[in-house]
Amino acid sequence: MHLITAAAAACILIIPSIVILRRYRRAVAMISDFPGLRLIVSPMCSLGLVLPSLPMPLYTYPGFSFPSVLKHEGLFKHFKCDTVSLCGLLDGRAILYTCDVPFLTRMASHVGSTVFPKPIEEYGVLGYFGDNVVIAEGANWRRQRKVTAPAFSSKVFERLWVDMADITREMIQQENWDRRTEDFVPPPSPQFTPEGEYIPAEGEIYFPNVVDITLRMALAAIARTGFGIDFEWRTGESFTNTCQSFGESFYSTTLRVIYTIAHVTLKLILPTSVHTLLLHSLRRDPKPAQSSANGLVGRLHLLAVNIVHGPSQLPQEKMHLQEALHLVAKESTLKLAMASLPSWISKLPIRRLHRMNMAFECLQQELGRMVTQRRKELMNPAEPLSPAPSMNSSESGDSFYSQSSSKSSPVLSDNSDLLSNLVRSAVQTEKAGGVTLTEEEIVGNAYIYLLAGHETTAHSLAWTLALLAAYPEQQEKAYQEIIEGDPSEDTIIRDYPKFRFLLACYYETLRLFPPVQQIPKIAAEDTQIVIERTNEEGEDAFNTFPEDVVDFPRATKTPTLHVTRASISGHRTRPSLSAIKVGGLPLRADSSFGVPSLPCTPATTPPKEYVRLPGDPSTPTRSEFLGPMPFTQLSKDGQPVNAELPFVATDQTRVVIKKDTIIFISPPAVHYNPKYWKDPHQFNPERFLKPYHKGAFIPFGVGTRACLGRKFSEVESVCMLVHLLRNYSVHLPVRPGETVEDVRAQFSKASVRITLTPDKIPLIFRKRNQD
Ligand code: HEM
Repeated sequence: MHLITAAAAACILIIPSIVILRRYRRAVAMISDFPGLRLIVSPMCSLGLVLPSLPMPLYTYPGFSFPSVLKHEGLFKHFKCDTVSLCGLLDGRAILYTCDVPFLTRMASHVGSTVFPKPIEEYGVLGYFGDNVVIAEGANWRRQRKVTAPAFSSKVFERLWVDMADITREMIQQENWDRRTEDFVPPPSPQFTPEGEYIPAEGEIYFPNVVDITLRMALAAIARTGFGIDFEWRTGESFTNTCQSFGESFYSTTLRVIYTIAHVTLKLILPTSVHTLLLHSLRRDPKPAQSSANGLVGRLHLLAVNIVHGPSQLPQEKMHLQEALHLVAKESTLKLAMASLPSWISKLPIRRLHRMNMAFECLQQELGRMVTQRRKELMNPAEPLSPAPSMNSSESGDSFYSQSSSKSSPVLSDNSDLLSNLVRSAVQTEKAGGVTLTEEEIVGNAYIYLLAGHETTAHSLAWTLALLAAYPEQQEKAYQEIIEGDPSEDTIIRDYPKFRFLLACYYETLRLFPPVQQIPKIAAEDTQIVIERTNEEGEDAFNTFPEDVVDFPRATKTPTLHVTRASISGHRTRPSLSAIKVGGLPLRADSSFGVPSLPCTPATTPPKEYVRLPGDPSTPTRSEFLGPMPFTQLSKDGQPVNAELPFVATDQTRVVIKKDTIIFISPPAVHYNPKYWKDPHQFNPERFLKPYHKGAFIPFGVGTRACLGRKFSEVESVCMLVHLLRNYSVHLPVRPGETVEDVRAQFSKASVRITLTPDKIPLIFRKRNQD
């Protein structure tokens, strides 16, 4: 018996251990061409999300947020390679982390995207509202992208500019920013509470966390320009008056639980026990008591049944569309987290969960209704276009836009919002006989605009304001640009190109704080690539890289040419030492914790270098450099299928990326890589006014799957900055004894949720003409 127990216990322990070990060894073998970390738990698995990071230099566990914390300085610098590997024993996934621009650019190109698609299984939860472009791959993605891309038309940006100007004005007016008096003089020394909170001087506008307003502004932009919904900055009477009923009452959910307990107690236990009690204890005629007890039970039971089965008799909970929009935007992280748990958990009678579910249901229904309506109108153009839905039902169809259009712009009454454009594009595709989007897919894509465009833009705007506050000389340049470009305070989208410096400030912020911290890809096949080793001293050699010159290997027939940075910048890059094989022998990477070896093919063919002569028509164009065959795919027996990779230069090596390897492109590491950015930690917007390495600026993703809403976000942010900084200067609450760098370190603290989220950005606004 003992023997059987021991054998069973051994099986329970040993078999899973063997499975785990085999999986781990397989994963390690897949990524053994790259130096990196071998861990107990990988930061990319569910357990890794909750574990705290352990200190360097041991790298025992770098923590889920390590890309945002370590940037380029962590693993990449340590291993002297711009692509590093990660594998956790417990999850056994083969992971590569890369900030190698040529590699990631090729990976995301048209050819590369089929070899390295997006691992869409990880994104399934984003399909809550319907299939959409973010969670699609292959032919489905191409169809989605083809129909959704035209929605971002110039009309939308025209409208966005007007909407953003209105939103900023409304905020200033409704938050009473103009209360400051003319003769205000800032106090000589700033005051703080004992807890360290800034005490604003009379007339100053202080936000303990400016994200509170930027989130609201970005939401208003998506609501108005995105969906054509009137969004009030402050919700007054009309907000409560125009509630609509959605979902099941919270109280009925709670009562359902109570009912289940009551049902068992009242229906099964109580009648029997009451009966017995009455019969045996009272020893009188039990009938009246029994019948009254049964009557009571019956009544209670009926009540419970009514409560549970007749929710219509209960007062319905109500939710306004604006509130739903706000809650969906706010609770999306929670909703996504709930998706990995059993579904009953999200139905627990917890108020927050209940309101979240209601909000999602409400928005889905409302978007669905809007799509059906607009589609009907577009399919039958004889019918007039419906007005944008209003938050205020008493407006009887005359939307906010048609009212405000007279004061600001005539474009607002023509359903030029993103959602209408999307429906229009779908209808046009359908009419042209193409494969279009279903109504559900349109709603799915609309939800993605909210998810992808809200927090990303709001956090970036907050950080832009904070950085301008930290660097007053840059703020002054921005201000000068605004008053030169916007003397009448009545700009239109045509003025947008005037604000180059503001856009540069926004770009520089996105470089320093890229909202999307990692972009995953998966290797669909065994694929051979060329990677470059980090040049130990040559960082600056690449900074003068001309804008129009790219360093892609040219995939032609013999001889294959290759552009190296060294040849262009006039430097010879020195081969990286430890990471490269010398004399045909694989070297071990410089690591004390068991980093795998780096087998490299010896450079048998001398490198041929190609110098792109700018302006010379006889030299190949950028697209020729990109070429059709950036990878060598390998057959099952490891032989090249398309033998196009011709040589290995001194600072490069060929490696094989095995099928099913997950590759994370790391925007923070690319943005802080000194190869591409001089003084990468410095806030220097001017760098974007000169030629810069475009391939190394990837906050909006890279290649064919790059962000569809990039311009939307740029126009929105620049417009908001124009209208805010024109009238207000922005400052940091610097405590006595603190430097600006200290404050910058504080507002740079962030956590990685769906996007990079600042912990807290306190800011002070002061009216300009009174400075
Ligand atoms: C600062 C603002 C923004 C940043 C940093 C940003 C970043 C990104 C990134 C990195 C991707 C690529 C993800 C991947 O390859 O897996 C992406 C895709 C996307 N973004 Fe944005 N985004 C921003 C704003 C917006 C806005 C305002 C919208 C819409 C209104 C939007 C809509 C989309 C869509 C639809 C995609 C999917 C494209 C595709 O898969 O083909 N984004 N975004």
